[in-house]
Amino acid sequence: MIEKITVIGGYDKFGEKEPVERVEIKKGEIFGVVGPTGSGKSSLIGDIEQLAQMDTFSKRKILVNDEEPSYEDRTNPRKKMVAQLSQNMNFLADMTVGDFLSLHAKCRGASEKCVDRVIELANTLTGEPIKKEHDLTILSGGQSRALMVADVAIISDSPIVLIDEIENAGIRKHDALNVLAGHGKIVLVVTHDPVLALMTDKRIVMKHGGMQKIVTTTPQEKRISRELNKIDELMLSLREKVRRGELVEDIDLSEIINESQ
Ligand SMILES: Nc1ncnc2c1ncn2[C@@H]1O[C@H](COP(=O)(O)OP(=O)(O)OP(=O)(O)O)[C@@H](O)[C@H]1O
Repeated sequence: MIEKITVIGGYDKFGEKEPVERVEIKKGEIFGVVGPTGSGKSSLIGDIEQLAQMDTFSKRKILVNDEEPSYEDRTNPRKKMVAQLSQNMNFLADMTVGDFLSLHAKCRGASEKCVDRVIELANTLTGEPIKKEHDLTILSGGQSRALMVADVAIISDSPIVLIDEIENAGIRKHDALNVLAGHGKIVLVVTHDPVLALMTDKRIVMKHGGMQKIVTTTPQEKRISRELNKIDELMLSLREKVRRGELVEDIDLSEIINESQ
């Protein structure tokens, strides 16, 4: 059972020791990874994905429950501690959603009953309905991402989930993160999106390839995140209307606009 992971700091792009020497992330916690383009966000996520042991260019070391993971833990795909979701992931298999999920459940030793639960959960995360008999290859970006999140939450029991920018995916981001963290997972999300960044517990700020500082999300920020999420939900529903060819006339944005001025 993974209770926590620890990232022991290494060196930034200039070979300087990174300012943050140690980060602990516990089960059920959500951490953000923020910073400008090229600041090393994906590399940090990559170090965690590989459970690096001072063997990547950053020389970071990842501990699991305060211990170095064994070679077996790092290399055996059946032990898969880490699941990763990213923007440019897509399903390549030519099969239906239902067949894919039952196959995956079988591989993971999970019950067939999971299939309906995964589809049900995925449907709460996207406005475009996903059906068992849909072909995987016709799913939209939003549907694919929703299905991956639900699959990771229910079937893949990887205790560590790394998410690399899901912002443009057209899913309920707030709900997606809650779904993952709620299943007692350790979640790290790389994001430029304030809705996501402000709903995390803490965020690691990256600069020049190093972990610069850790910011703890304030209650005020969490409130702002919930409000931003309402705007996000509105955008999602408008997106659906536009998609269906409907007119978007019966909506009054003046309240939101006036409030924010
Ligand atoms: N600690 C480090 N030491 C040496 N090189 C590094 C380090 N961290 C990152 N880099 C290098 O810097 C470049 C940018 O890093 P990375 O892609 O992780 O940034 P990013 O913040 O994810 O960027 P983007 O927002 O564009 O995705 C990469 O080529 C990476 O190999």
